[in-house]
Amino acid sequence: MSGPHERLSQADLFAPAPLLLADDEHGLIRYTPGFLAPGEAAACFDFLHANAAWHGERRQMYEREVDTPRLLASYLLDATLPPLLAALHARVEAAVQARFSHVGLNLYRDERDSVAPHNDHLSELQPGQPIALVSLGATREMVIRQKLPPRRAWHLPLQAGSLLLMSYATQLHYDHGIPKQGSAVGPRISLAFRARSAAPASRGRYARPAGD
Ligand SMILES: O=C(O)CCC(=O)C(=O)O
Ligand SMILES: [Fe+2]
Repeated sequence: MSGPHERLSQADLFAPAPLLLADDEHGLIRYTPGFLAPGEAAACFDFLHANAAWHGERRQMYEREVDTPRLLASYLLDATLPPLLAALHARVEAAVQARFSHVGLNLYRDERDSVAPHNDHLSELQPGQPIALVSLGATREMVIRQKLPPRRAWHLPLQAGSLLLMSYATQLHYDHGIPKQGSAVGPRISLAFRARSAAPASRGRYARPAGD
């Protein structure tokens, strides 16, 4: 049983106004297309694609170790941040009225890259603090699904320059993922801004400024 699916109408998705998908006791999900102008989104994409410290990771899947199907990079949101990311960070914080400490980047190289349905680890988030996702490059569909009946689900094409805000509570009540896609698609980068709960064990996990 996968529950009701909500395919969002073209009119909803391309309207410049923010789209409030959910706003109740299970949390708030707000999609804002055009948060960045097309030229700004393209410039951010080009800079990060070329300069972020992209790396692959391995993860345990049952008995096997497999490649995580996308590349990753992450930055502390501190004074060492490249100016372009610092400017984006300031705009995201102003738009969502929250403070973030880290940004995690995902690079989906093509239609075969993905992220399995999951919720972000609440133990790594400051209680009550939201997650803000900025999308760049190719449009990929995100599936957001309620964990419990009626298991509402949205198929949300995340456009370049869009901002998706998910409150802390939504990580308890919904999964989100980016499925592999059947047809060819170019690269997409997402930036996940988070307020992390504790200092990471090793700063080594966090990349030095891109472009070094
Ligand atoms: O690429 C995205 O938009 C989602 C990424 C994500 O869910 C994550 O980094 O936890
Ligand atoms: Fe996530």
